[in-house]
Amino acid sequence: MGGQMEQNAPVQHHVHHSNHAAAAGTDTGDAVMARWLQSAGLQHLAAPLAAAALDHRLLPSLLMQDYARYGVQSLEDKQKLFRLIKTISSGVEPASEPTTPPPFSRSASQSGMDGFLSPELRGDFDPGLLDLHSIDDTEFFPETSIPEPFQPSPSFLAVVEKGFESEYEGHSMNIKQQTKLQGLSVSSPHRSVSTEKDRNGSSNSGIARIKVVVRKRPINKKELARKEEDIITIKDTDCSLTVHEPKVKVDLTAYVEKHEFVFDAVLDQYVSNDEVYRTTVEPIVPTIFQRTKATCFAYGQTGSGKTYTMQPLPLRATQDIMALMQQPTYRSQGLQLWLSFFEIYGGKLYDLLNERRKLCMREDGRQQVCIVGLQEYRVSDVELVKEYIEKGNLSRSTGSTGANEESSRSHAILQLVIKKAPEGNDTKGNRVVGKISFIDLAGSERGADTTDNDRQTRMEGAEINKSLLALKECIRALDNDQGHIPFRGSKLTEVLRDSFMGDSRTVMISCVSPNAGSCEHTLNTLRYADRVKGLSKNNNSKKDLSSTASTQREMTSSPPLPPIPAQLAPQVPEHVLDNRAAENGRRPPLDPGWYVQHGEREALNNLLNEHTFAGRDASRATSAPVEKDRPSNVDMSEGGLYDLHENENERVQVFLPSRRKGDREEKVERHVSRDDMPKAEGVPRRQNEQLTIASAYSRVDSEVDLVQFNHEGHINAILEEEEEVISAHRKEVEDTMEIVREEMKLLAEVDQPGSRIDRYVSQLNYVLSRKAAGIVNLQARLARFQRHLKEQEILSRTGGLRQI
Ligand SMILES: Nc1ncnc2c1ncn2[C@@H]1O[C@H](COP(=O)(O)OP(=O)(O)OP(=O)(O)O)[C@@H](O)[C@H]1O
Repeated sequence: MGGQMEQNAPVQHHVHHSNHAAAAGTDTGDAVMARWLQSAGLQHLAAPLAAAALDHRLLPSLLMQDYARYGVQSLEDKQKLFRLIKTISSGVEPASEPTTPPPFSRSASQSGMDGFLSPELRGDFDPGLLDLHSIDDTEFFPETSIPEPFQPSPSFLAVVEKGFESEYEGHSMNIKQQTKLQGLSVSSPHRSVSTEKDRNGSSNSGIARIKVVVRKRPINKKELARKEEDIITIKDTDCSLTVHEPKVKVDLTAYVEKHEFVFDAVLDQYVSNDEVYRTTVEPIVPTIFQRTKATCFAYGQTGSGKTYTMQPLPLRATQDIMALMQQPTYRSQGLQLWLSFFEIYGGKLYDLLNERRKLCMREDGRQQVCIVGLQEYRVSDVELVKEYIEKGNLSRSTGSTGANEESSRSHAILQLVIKKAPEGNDTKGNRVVGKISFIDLAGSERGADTTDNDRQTRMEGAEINKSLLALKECIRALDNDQGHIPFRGSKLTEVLRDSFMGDSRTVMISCVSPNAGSCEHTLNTLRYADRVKGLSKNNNSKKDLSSTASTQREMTSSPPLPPIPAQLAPQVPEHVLDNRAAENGRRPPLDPGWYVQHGEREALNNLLNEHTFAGRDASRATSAPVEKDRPSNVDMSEGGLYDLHENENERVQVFLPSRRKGDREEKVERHVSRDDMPKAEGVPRRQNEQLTIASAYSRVDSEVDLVQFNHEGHINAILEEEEEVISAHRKEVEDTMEIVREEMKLLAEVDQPGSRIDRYVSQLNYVLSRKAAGIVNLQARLARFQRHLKEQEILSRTGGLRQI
């Protein structure tokens, strides 16, 4: 399962560096360049490099500091380009020959190609295709995102007809749902909707608290024009999805690496929005009449279909909610449906239905989150909801970055709230019965916009990254009945706080693009989804194995994390230093895998403890209940630790701090203050924030998260300090005005006959020194903030903030 490699014929062309042009045979320079870029997965750079007249012969001499000038923006692209240049410089021609086609390659046979790799990769690249901007990728898709007429599903109608008794049983609904879905899978050969419950036959826990669904969009016209392959296959019989990643070995042999994932449901490119609704939201709609808070969110790379998927869902949900409200049980209860639509952009809230008015979030005495100023609209029909959605979408923030010209950089949250009108003399106003939130998250790769661009973009990227990480943690905590939900991790999770409390249901729809060029982002999206689902109590073992196996393969190919700059790196204690490194005065890399490989398990624990709870006293650090669970020989790779005693090909996940339910239950919910968290020198820490040990551990679940965790502290601190500087300035202006009033008064007094000049002088002196002190204080604060910004910039530029 997973991790299988399809070996193909070697494709190397061993030629000397200076002979590249000759080795390229009769190829034009453009074709050589295109082939090189394609082999490195950098085909999108062909246009900017051609526009900058960078000849392929000059490519080997391109310096890293010039990358940005040629449109190479992301860290990932820089790394790829660097590796490509290294390959070329070593006198090796990057791979270019076709290989055996995999069975799933649709367009290979259609286009008469006899290989998996596209013509560009084989050398017969048409440079004209590189003019990407001349192709409209929306043509391939219907103009509107809400194209299908809604047909209430038979199962939903069955519930409605039945009158939906107040003792609603999710279980019976589920069985109906399953029957319907099974019918769909069988009756429509072009569609693939499969759910895990189809296979299991029944659900024993009613509607799952968390459901993770993946939707693949069709390949679009732009991708077809670039002759990109569809690299995702879906097996509807077992809800599995395989990503066929084209790769090239060091010896330039091309091969395809398979990554297999299993989710609760996988939806292929033929599945309609209506079916998406039936698989995801429809089962949870009735629960919101029972005080449940439901959340449905779409996660994925820009352009993967999040908005296309999310937009119709509230419409379908409204229709079903309205139908339920008409049922005898609810008809007389005076229920009303209210809608609000806002976005979180750069950590701030804006009302999308009220001219993007800035909103404030407050907590009331009962710790209920309240968004001050948010407009809510009563809705009574679907058309109105549609109008509001369109209006809100027009107000959404978009940004321009190196990778995509326009993409959503905000989280859009549409909430439908069922309220009960007050009865009789009740003056308390409407009471909330239940709520469903639809969240169109920012493009997941936006979290990687932390290394380049301007400060604004970097901060936005960091905020997105932080919120996606926090969201994942909250969902995990929810599913594990963890007492403490770390919703304070980001604005997004704070806003969703009441959705995480009490009885709740969450559906995550991971949207993926099928084209080869999106492979890395697709894998990131699926790994995120896998992590969300991976620790679910309802999770089945098959999925664990497959994802583990996938991870195992990926481990060998993932590039090492960039080092943290010395001045900002948390200090690893001497006792965890490698002996040789210590002799040379060097520290081993900040790489948990290194410690594991070198049998330094204790050192790894210390490292984790040091990083997680820097500053705690030693006894607290070592008393964390992690050590005793740890196996003697483990391998840490992305997503967990795996037992190396097992068969190499079937590693079993054996340890992951705080992820295992047992671990969590044993853990005492001790609180550590935010001050105990890692912090770079000079960067202020957030006060009065609490983080449980359990949640802190759950964040340190891979080397990526480890570094991420460290940097989150900086981002929080910077964002907070920004607010503090602005309010300090505001206060300074107010103080100055007060002082000016005092000065005017002094002037007025001194003008009076018989005034005492000595008194005037001493008072003026006092007033002026207050004025000067205020300015000096503000300047000191500004200088400190500037320094912190600079530090954060260094951290970002060295790649410390990576996409999760
Ligand atoms: N399942 C699908 N079937 C047909 N067209 C689709 C599908 N999914 C997405 N599309 C089309 O793909 C394009 C990009 O989709 P969409 O705007 O929803 O992406 P997104 O993930 O929301 O991107 P962003 O994060 O930038 O907002 C749109 O033109 C949309 O119509």
